[in-house]
Amino acid sequence: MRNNTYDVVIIGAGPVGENVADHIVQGGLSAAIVERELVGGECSYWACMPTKALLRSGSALRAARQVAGAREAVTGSLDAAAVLARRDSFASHWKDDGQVSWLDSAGITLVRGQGRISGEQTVEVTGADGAVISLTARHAVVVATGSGALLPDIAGLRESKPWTSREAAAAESVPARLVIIGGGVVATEMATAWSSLGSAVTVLALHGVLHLAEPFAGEHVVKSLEEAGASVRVGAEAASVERNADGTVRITLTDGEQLDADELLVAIGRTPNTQDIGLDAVGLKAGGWLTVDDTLRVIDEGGAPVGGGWLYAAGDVNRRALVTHQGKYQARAVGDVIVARAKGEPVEDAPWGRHVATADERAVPQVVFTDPEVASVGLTAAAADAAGLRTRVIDYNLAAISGSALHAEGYRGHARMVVDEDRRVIVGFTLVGPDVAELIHAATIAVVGEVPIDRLWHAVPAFPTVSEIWLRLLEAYGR
Ligand SMILES: Cc1cc2nc3c(=O)[nH]c(=O)nc-3n(C[C@H](O)[C@H](O)[C@H](O)COP(=O)(O)OP(=O)(O)OC[C@H]3O[C@@H](n4cnc5c(N)ncnc54)[C@H](O)[C@@H]3O)c2cc1C
Ligand SMILES: NC(=O)c1ccc[n+]([C@@H]2O[C@H](COP(=O)([O-])OP(=O)(O)OC[C@H]3O[C@@H](n4cnc5c(N)ncnc54)[C@H](O)[C@@H]3O)[C@@H](O)[C@H]2O)c1
Repeated sequence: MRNNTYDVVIIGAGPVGENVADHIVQGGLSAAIVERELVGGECSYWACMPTKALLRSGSALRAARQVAGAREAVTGSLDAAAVLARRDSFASHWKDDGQVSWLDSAGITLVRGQGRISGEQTVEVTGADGAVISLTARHAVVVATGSGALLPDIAGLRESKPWTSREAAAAESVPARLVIIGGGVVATEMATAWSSLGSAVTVLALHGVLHLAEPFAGEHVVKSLEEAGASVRVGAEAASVERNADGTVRITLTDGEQLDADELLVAIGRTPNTQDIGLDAVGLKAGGWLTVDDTLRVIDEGGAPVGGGWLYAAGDVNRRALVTHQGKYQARAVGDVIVARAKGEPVEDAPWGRHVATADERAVPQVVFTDPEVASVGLTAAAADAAGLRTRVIDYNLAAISGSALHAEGYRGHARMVVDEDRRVIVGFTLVGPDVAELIHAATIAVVGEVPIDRLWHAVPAFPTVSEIWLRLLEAYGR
């Protein structure tokens, strides 16, 4: 008989659950992880990895076309079949053997099935054959069940079987016409990818494009999408959807206009995977985001740890920051704090301590892999204002840097630095331009390290790199 008691039980083996389990085992405790689909989660098979693989070939082609000499060497368009095949390999052909071997090698027990909290420190797992096993956790249960695509209430939408981010990431052929509802990260990345693969793309961006980013980000992305042949309709709203007998989709807008497409992608945000995880067993409502304290323990409406403190939540499901790297950061804090509490060791829960995810509030980096890329960290100017900070905002044309001109002819881009004037530290940084993704970590270090502006003058960017934007921004700020 299998011993079903572990120090920690984790529900969900996405990137976050896997990292929690790793830290638990590294800390000398035992861990069982429950997964109902593929070990590796959304990120590995239907999100980060396949979508970035879809985008990379188009980005490489554009880069070559922007440099004389290389331009002459690339004469055709993307080989869609080769791009999709490369994507398939980055999605591990939707098989999780590699990640299962890693769990094995790390000493983590995998239990396949749907996990549900069934009582205090217990999780019931229903396997594909309907058999139920009960797991007991000596110290903690961690919910890392992630999120799924949200669908709006539009007449006929569900029946018309639209693409969600999953189908957009895993499609096996290129739709001739693709309509996208949404103007956020998924919408813009997928518009960029499928447009580069030959789809005629129409984006219905009800509230604008990348509207939570600095305004110039959306402006640059729209310009490029339109130059690539896509149509971006800001303010356009779908009223009803119908899948015709020939397989095409008809989208009727609120003003009566009708659009026909081969596929419709809905990308309007996420919903937490908490509908069927037994939240009622701990007095919480099914289907909601899980609210957590600084050490990622689930708390109730009054702010008290649920069940006295054995239940934790990390990753998308707590809604703090819906990106893989930040969920994995939370996972490191959760894993380590559970170990510390289990061993009676001190909990380092002051801001920036080992056991808290302080950066979630002040320094979340994100790269949107559109054309051009949008890389940001911390607060936008508007968010800093809303937070009541006294700020100074410095803007600079990224194309005016020698490194940018060398990088690509016709380089277009923009940078913004948001400085907290009371502390003279950077609280927000946004870069828009080709290949700016790799530049953002310097800004993340400046924000997290609260590096004084005066000291930043001594961080000299190499010539002629695009990083000279740092010097230009400092010069514009003044000494
Ligand atoms: C199209 C797209 C592209 C993205 N691109 C990026 C990117 O480039 N970079 C980035 O940082 N982020 C990206 N993200 C966000 C990223 O995918 C998520 O932030 C990340 O996957 C969250 O990890 P997680 O472990 O919390 O959840 P998930 O990856 O969703 O994993 C949760 C796991 O839990 C399992 N599960 C759920 N409920 C149960 C249950 N009851 N029992 C057992 N198992 C269960 C699921 O099957 C899943 O395997 C993207 C998202 C989308 C939609
Ligand atoms: N590169 C990355 O880091 C990356 C890539 C893809 C997704 N993600 C993550 O996945 C999450 C989900 O992405 P997303 O694009 O679905 O969400 P999002 O929150 O980025 O954007 C949602 C968009 O849908 C629009 N919208 C909302 N309700 C609507 C409605 N009823 N009708 C029409 N439009 C509506 C919003 O105005 C917004 O433009 C994001 O939080 C993001 O962090 C990250």
